[in-house]
Amino acid sequence: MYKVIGLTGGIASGKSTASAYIEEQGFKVLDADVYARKVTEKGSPGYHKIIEAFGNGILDDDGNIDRPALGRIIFNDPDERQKLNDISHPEIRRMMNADRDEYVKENHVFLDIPLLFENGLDKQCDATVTVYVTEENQMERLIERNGLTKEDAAARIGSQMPLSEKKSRSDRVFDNNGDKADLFRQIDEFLKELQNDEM
Ligand SMILES: CC(C)(COP(=O)(O)OP(=O)(O)OC[C@H]1O[C@@H](n2cnc3c(N)ncnc32)[C@H](O)[C@@H]1O)[C@@H](O)C(=O)NCCC(=O)NCCS
Ligand SMILES: Nc1ncnc2c1ncn2[C@@H]1O[C@H](COP(=O)(O)OP(=O)(O)OP(=O)(O)O)[C@@H](O)[C@H]1O
Repeated sequence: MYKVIGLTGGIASGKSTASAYIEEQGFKVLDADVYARKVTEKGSPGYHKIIEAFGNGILDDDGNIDRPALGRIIFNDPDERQKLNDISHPEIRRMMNADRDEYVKENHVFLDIPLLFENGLDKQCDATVTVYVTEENQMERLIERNGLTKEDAAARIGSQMPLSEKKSRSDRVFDNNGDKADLFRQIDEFLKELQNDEM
């Protein structure tokens, strides 16, 4: 039986960096953020529901959803965030589960889901891994990657379960406070165990 591995972490903790490396090693990784983008694409059912819920002001000049603008709303207001989650999550889950069921017939599958524990999706995985960094490193990397103010970065981090809690709830932790080579070494070890069926 092949396994479904839930890969999570906090915003900018290094999930995509870990996922890209895991894919290079020949495993399939399904990324919840990619499905989330599909759900908000112009013309999709989610797109129309988002306009209905948040108004036309959420569109850019080309009629696409202005993601940074929507982010500013939802990362600063739990009710607005819930509204977006209620629209997007069922569809994200439906698409992702369908792909998971196909790929897991062939090999182990990784699900890169930022909100794995928040949404109780860990229960559907055979094992869970958290990509962990200290809040200091997380802030620094988030600000540098997204060009956010310290305040906006803190709002995004604060909208998720603390990384320390995810760390303690997961079966395995990849510590990403070192350099990327250090992260990749931990992943190599994990993949070796996975292939030898030791985990
Ligand atoms: C708010 C949106 C438009 C912002 O888009 P943007 O391009 O700026 O960010 P991106 O989609 O790349 O997400 C970056 C990170 O933000 C965090 N994040 C995104 N949405 C949420 C949320 N609803 N709650 C908590 N954290 C979130 C995740 O860690 C994610 O990896 C977008 O994130 C979105 O549509 N979110 C709702 C869907 C969702 O919950 N996605 C998370 C994975 S299921
Ligand atoms: N070990 C590391 N050392 C230095 N920078 C790193 C390291 N790991 C990742 N980064 C950088 O930190 C940023 C965040 O990493 P990444 O995009 O992989 O995080 P993420 O968890 O997928 O984020 P999100 O949840 O927002 O999609 C990126 O700019 C990445 O290049």
